[in-house]
Amino acid sequence: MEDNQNIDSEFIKGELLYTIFQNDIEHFSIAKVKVHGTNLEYNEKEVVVKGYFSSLQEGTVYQFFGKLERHAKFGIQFSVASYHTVIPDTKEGLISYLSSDMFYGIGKKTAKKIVEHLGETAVSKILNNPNILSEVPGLKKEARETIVKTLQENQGFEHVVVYLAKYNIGLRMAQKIYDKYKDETIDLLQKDPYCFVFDIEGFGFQTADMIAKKNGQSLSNPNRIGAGCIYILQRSVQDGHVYLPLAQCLQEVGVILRNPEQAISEEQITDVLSELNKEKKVILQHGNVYLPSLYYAEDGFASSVQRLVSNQIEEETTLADLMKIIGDIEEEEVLSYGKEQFHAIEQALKSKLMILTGGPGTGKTTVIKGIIQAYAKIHRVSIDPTSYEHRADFPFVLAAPTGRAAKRLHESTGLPALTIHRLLGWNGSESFEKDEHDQLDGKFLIIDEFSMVDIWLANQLFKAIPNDMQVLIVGDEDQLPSVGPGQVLSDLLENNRIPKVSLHEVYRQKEGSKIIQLAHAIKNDSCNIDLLQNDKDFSFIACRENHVVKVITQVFEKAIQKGLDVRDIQVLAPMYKTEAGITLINKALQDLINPKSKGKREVKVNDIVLRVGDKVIQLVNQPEDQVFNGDIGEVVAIFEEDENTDHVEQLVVSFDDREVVYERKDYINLMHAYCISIHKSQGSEFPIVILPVVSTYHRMLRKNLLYTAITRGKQSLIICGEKQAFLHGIKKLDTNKRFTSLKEQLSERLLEMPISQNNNKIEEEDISPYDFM
Ligand SMILES: Nc1ncnc2c1ncn2[C@@H]1O[C@H](COP(=O)(O)OP(=O)(O)OP(=O)(O)O)[C@@H](O)[C@H]1O
Repeated sequence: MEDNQNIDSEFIKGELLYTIFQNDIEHFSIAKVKVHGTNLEYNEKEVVVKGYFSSLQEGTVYQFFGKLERHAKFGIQFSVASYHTVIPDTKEGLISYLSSDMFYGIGKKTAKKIVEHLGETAVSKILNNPNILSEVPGLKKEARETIVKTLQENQGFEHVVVYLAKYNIGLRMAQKIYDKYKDETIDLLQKDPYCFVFDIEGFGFQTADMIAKKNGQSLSNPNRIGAGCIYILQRSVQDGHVYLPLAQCLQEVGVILRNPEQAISEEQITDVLSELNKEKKVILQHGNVYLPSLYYAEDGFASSVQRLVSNQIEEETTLADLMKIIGDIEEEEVLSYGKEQFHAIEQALKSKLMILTGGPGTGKTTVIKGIIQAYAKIHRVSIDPTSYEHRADFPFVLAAPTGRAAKRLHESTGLPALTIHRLLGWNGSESFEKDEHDQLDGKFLIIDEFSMVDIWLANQLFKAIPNDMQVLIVGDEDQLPSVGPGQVLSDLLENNRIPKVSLHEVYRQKEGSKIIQLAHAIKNDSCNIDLLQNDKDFSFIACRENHVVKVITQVFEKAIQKGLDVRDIQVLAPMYKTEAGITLINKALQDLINPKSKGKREVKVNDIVLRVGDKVIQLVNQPEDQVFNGDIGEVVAIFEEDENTDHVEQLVVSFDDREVVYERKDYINLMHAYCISIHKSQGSEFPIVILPVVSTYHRMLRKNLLYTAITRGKQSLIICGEKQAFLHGIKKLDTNKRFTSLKEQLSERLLEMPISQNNNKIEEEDISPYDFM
């Protein structure tokens, strides 16, 4: 059995002494093993093994396959790729195995009886035919069931792990697969590996294809064609598409199915797509092919928008009253709203759903505050959340897609603001607490940074909005689109029945901001080399790619000399690799700002070293700890195994308002954040931004990317690199059109609605609020 156990034949065989760490959800464990034998040059009596295990029993002998690794702090460990229990091959050994703690209620006597009757190959005989146990005289039904169940649970998984390892499928994926198919795994893998592509997230088409080929399956098998279609659709989601046009889908599927033996025709693919459509595994609609989750998300979102806008606002305030109210607010705030701003406030109060857009410094926040104050005056409600007995009674609900954007919204309005995920009570799985059955509390919902919201989240959010809630969407359509599929904000803006107000007049520019001037020049395609002259909040340091890292470190050195807080400076770059990429910039800045020093703890995670004092960014959502993709924090402590009651190594990161404890397997969710990607900076702002722009980035340089980057800077912006690369980049539009059908869905559904007359048309041209005071 051992020969074909694993493509990697390095093994350690030994008895499990005790488990050091165990994560029951992920099945990740670290354990101490007494070595019985190995084919490695390893002479110690014991070894620490780590990996993903279904269940490990103390006292049981296992054969672990994998490799020895040297851990910076813990020394040598064996990283397990696959394993199986060593079934003793002597009668005595087998008897003690069957009477071990693993088999609850089976004593030595019973075990002896089984072995005497079934012989040394008892285990495989039972696994092949569980009924064989009834041949053992005097064996009770419960005992028979215990033995079969225990063997199936342990051996079953191990058997699957060993089998999958032959195809280079690791323990973690094996666990996912086994959770889904249990003992049918191997049978299914042999008969139809393509079903894994449908059922198991992350199981690639190429892997299924490789397995099928090894098993000599036909390449024109409809399941293969189906899996190819699903794979191509899943891949298109990564480019932001909601669907693929049929012709494009056929062409791309044709390419991946291509093989030298047999041509797959478009007709064959079309036939399979129609079958998949019947089974609702894809949706074919108007010549477009969708994955069902995306089709229903788009459909659901469009229907929620229709539901919301078709409900009227109960009592409308007259324009005269509104002007009076806004005039009062202007007096209280000592400011005078511009015409567009006034119009935005008026329109938002009159609309069930309105979109407010505008570049930086045009007063979006000022308008949001104005809307809240005016709403409170009209409805005679307090804007002090503490004056409400129940939190649910507070009429204003503020949310944003990221933690940082929500924090900014809270800081600028003084009102509570949450991430959309938190607002909806997301628990980390696919379900949200808030939905159409249990909708949100409140009367007025404001969602900022809406350009970052993808169609899945938009659908979840909108189904949870009750009919009597007013909604204000705020965003800047010139920024990067959402990371996830769809382009919800720009599709909404295309609909002329949804009221929208766009702010153009820049207020912050009046305070002399070159950043704002630059942002608007990029927006209006009027940026030229003259605008790149240094100013009090802007400088362009010309340098070549190979000098970028040096220039950036020099800027930091200067900042440190001047006593500035380096945490206020954020480097943003578009790419990880390359000489001026995020990885090397981070490395240089870590060496400068937080170098290795005696007494300062550190851990090695793949190619990087995380050290106490490092600025780090979270790379995935970790809702159980309320820490989300893009959150930035600082490593504040590293604990060794024996320094905490959990007996595991831990790393603690302090985020704005909480400390999160990471265990080793989660360290990969962190990365240095001295320099982060522009994509990850969406929704955040920083006092000082350094932006390297060189021609080697050319593949990435686009107008919306550079616009997003420079608008992250609040006080100062330093661009370093090549002026021509920058000027060239801002002229390049994002030509990767996303395939979405929201626009069409909305125009069909809102056909009965009147065209919104007020989109940026100010009716009462010359009336000012003062006329009514
Ligand atoms: N009507 C106005 N009169 C005077 N100052 C204004 C007016 N509107 C906005 N401002 C000022 O202009 C600056 C930018 O406004 P605000 O922060 O509301 O813009 P924003 O669009 O939210 O900007 P950003 O997107 O960059 O955060 C603020 O200092 C604000 O006080």
